[in-house]
Amino acid sequence: MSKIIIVFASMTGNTEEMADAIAEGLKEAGIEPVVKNVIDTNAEEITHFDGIILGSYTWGDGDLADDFLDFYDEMDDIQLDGKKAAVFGSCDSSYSEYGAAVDTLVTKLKELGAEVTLEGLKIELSPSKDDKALCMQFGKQFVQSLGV
Ligand SMILES: Cc1cc2nc3c(=O)[nH]c(=O)nc-3n(C[C@H](O)[C@H](O)[C@H](O)COP(=O)(O)O)c2cc1C
Repeated sequence: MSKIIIVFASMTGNTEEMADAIAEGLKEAGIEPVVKNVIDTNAEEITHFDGIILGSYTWGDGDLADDFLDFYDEMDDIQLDGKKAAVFGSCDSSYSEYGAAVDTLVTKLKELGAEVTLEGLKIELSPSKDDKALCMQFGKQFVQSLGV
């Protein structure tokens, strides 16, 4: 069975709620993911999984979450050829750089050789019931993209 890890950063809980809903979707599709706050893992750990899902809110002026910075730097020392990946994050459309952290992580994963199988999922602030359903769907689609 494929192994999937979700790594997220969340300051006020919105991205964490997305991570939980995506994990629900994965479970409904038959895969029990490992879910970790980015401060509790490191980039090397994700190389042990077939599917990698990263989540970050956007901070500053289109920046990655502060908690993600060390992990992001560590990513320079790994390669992800043959891995499938996806990215999500809570965002705020009152900022000009809407959800730029999601785009930053998509770019990085591709540079490292991963196949990013879904468009980055950006949700406005706290996920609504409908947004959580979208997150669950995102999880299910990711499992399908793994071909399991
Ligand atoms: C100082 C500050 C800067 C922010 N900058 C951006 C930004 O550039 N782009 C964006 O989409 N959201 C931005 N946000 C909004 C956060 O991404 C948003 O509040 C998100 O829901 C936080 O997610 P979390 O609950 O997982 O921490 C910013 C928020 C704060 C407080």
